[in-house]
Amino acid sequence: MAPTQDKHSSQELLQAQVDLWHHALGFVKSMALKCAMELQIPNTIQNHGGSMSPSELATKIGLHPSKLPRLRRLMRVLTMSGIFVVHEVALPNKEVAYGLTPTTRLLAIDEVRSSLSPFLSLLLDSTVTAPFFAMHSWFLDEHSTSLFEKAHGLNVWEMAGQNSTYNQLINDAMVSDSNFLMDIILRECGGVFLGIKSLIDVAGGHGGSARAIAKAFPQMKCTVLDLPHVVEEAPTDDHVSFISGNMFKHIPPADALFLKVHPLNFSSSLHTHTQFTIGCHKVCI
Ligand SMILES: C[S@@+](CC[C@H](N)C(=O)[O-])C[C@H]1O[C@@H](n2cnc3c(N)ncnc32)[C@H](O)[C@@H]1O
Repeated sequence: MAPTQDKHSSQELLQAQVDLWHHALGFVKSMALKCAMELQIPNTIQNHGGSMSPSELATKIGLHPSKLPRLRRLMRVLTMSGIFVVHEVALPNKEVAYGLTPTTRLLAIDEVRSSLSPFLSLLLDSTVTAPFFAMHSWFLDEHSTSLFEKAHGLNVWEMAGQNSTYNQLINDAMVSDSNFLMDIILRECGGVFLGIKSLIDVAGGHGGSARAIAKAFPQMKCTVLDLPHVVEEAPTDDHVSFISGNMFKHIPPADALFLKVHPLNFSSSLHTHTQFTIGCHKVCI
């Protein structure tokens, strides 16, 4: 027989209620992070030497003094989640000081490493978050493909093709992710590129990855293949060439294909994979 509510102590029931609240309010963490990025908090703390009191921060980001208690609450959410850290320094007015963590350093603009904030801006954009409000109806609709398409009536790439602001948001996000990851990939397993004379970065966006490979291997001919609306907006580059096309229809011949994708972005349908595999077989000569 299933256990009844009576079998649980009051303590257990109250803990269960807290767990439900934590779960239901989980979105506050991601929205607090979005807000901190939009208020430029990571950059502001970094430019101030890596540590700032709430009132210094409020002044620097242009908040009205009445918002100071709310700023403290925002920062409490973010310090509890490990996004920022609190330095218990004895400032004259007994204020704490906020500092960056390895996580927030990835969001601040750095001379050495590129910031991941364009990628986070895409993840936290309403085009990505809003479809989750209708997840139940996606489950109930046996014909719907992706959650994104169910909500917007278009897939991600069709939407980027129709909306230039969204196109820019995606392309900037991908470049920031590639700049970050390629640094690590080339350091950890750059050897896999040795001896390759020509490479196509398939669905390579604005060429963040191809640029990094071309810089590390200047003898290699690096080409990016992507959809026309992406290639049209790509910045020109002396070391990387761009071709517009559909990877499911034709991929030009090359020694190697490079494909870096995100699980969010491509449909996992068998049709998609089959089409791409056929394309690859035609290229690998
Ligand atoms: C997740 S992004 C990855 C971009 C790049 N590889 C990177 O990691 O920075 C996926 C890319 O696939 C491109 N794409 C989608 N469908 C495509 C197709 N049928 N042919 C060529 N490119 C396509 C999109 O325009 C987008 O630039």
